[in-house]
Amino acid sequence: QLDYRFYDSTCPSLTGIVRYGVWSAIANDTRMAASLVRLHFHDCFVNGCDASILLDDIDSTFVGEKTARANQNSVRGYEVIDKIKANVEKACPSTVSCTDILTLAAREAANIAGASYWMVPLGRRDGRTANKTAANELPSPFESLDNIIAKFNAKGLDTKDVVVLSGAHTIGFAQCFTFKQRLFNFGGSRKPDPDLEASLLKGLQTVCPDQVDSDTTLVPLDSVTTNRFDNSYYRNLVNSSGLLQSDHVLSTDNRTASMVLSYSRYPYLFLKDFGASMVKMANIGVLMGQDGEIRENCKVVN
Ligand code: HEM
Ligand SMILES: [Ca+2]
Ligand SMILES: [Ca+2]
Repeated sequence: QLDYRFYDSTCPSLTGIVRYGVWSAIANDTRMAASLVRLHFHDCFVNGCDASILLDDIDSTFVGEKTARANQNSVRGYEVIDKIKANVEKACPSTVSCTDILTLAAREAANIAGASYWMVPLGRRDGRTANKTAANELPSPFESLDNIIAKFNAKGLDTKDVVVLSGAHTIGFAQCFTFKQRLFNFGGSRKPDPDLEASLLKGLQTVCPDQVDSDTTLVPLDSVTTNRFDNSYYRNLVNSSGLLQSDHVLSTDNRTASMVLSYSRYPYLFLKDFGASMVKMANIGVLMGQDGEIRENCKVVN
């Protein structure tokens, strides 16, 4: 069983160390708040929340997840967790898992950006394996909502969790290639996506011209309050100003549209539900008790 007080006696300084580490990383790079939330998501959806995403490639016998399609040149923040782990090791050697540190870091990052503060039960242990093939199965922005819902269901999350957790796209950035199909030749029509608001479309066509060399240019997922964790993401969706196709569809599909509308109207409801869904996500496939290990260095198994 995970427990809110798991490290209370063995590492009382844990939350303070994590909060300070996350705070200084964000002070140095505002985007890091978003990157840490996403890092935790990409961990939990592959092998469960076990810090598998933090493991480096060693050789042909041990391949990590960092080079998986959804992660390479996209997921960030590994060094922030490694640094916090080093500080936690100094205070409480071989006590706190990399997985719990990542889970707490995601909570702190979201909270510093404006999300509510939710309680995180602790006691996760670190995996001894990574699974690059499974990491290639992370949801893609080009996928249908049916597929995305199925992938969440497979992790014990429901349609509401899809809508709520996608709200993390209220902070952070995406590369042009992740939504460019909407800008010039949507579904082979040689026209842009008619559902994309005109002035946003125009701006995006300028920042992401129809040439391969703009593919990695960064664009805010929420162009209104890019660094603020608020419900602006849902207001954008309602105004046809969602960036990714997988975001936009949430406002049109009849399974999700009413939730999008209510989160666009009730910011407090979104913040409350976001915490609850994050706690659910942080419980996916966790190792406890004698399973797994307390990794000494998040990059390598002991
Ligand atoms: C529902 C399916 C999802 C899809 C298809 C999706 C897709 C994406 C894509 C394509 C990007 C941009 C990556 C890049 O351009 O390098 C992105 C960024 C991001 N995603 Fe998601 N995502 C999903 C769910 C989630 C969830 C559940 C969370 C967290 C709870 C999340 C948090 C983020 C954050 C914070 C960023 C910005 C990261 C940064 O700026 O470093 N996403 N997502
Ligand atoms: Ca994992
Ligand atoms: Ca925002």
